[in-house]
Amino acid sequence: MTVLESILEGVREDLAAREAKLPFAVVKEQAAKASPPLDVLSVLRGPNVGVIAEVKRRSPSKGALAEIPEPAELASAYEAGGASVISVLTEQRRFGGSLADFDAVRRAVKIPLLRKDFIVSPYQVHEARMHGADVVLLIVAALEQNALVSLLDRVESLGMTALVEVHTAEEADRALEAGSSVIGVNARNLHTLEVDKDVFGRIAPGLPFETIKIAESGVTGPGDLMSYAGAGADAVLVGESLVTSGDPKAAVNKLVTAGSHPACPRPSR
Ligand SMILES: O=P(O)(O)OC[C@@H](O)[C@@H](O)c1c[nH]c2ccccc12
Repeated sequence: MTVLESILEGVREDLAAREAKLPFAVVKEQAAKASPPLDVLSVLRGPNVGVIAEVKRRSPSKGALAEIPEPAELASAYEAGGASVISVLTEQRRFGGSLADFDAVRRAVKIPLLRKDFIVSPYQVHEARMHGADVVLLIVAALEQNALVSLLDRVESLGMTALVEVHTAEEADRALEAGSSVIGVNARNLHTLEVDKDVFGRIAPGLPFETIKIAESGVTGPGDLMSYAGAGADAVLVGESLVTSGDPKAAVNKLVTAGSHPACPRPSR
């Protein structure tokens, strides 16, 4: 079993437990009452290279990264540092996240929020909306094509935006085939957890001009942002280097400043 397969097994078990407690019909009803999703596309289409800052306690590759006693405080620091969007991991077993973290962050900030999880069922999409998500991650490697298509439609039918994650050119083709307008290229292979920062540069140039392109993982500072920008990134998604920085506001701001510097290559949409 690959890492991804074992993560998905745990996700399905936890999902079944939540569904047993809170029926899908109730989640749908609550989701319909939530305040409407924010327009993330126009945020990501801004003139500068944006920063999606992630609330991430641990990872399968490194174990514990940071304590994060107050996710709301961390998120407020990200917002104050100029992040465009905040990503909150809600997967519990491997990443130590939760919907409670998501709620705390939602109450603390006004900028768009991404629910970062392993979405395999429509239940999780409505659940994300019920908790105030604006963006939902869909991982191509975790989904059959028909499931990807129907989850993407579901996300959009609720007014949210799907960030569709790929790691290979074949997955990118599937993402486009499904109709994705925001594609994230993860430098990390979720089967082996190996990071290869050149993957973005190999895949992004083959994506349509108008597709919003996000470079995910392995960003340690402005240098990485600049090189992803040179390869066509509209935004970078950053977790580890921010949660371990000791000063998340300053760390985000350094990236944001680089992404708006005149010398930084601009998104070429
Ligand atoms: O901590 P990093 O290397 O900055 O990476 C952040 C983000 O890209 C990573 O957490 C991630 C990308 N895709 C995922 C899918 C599931 C869980 C986590 C992820």
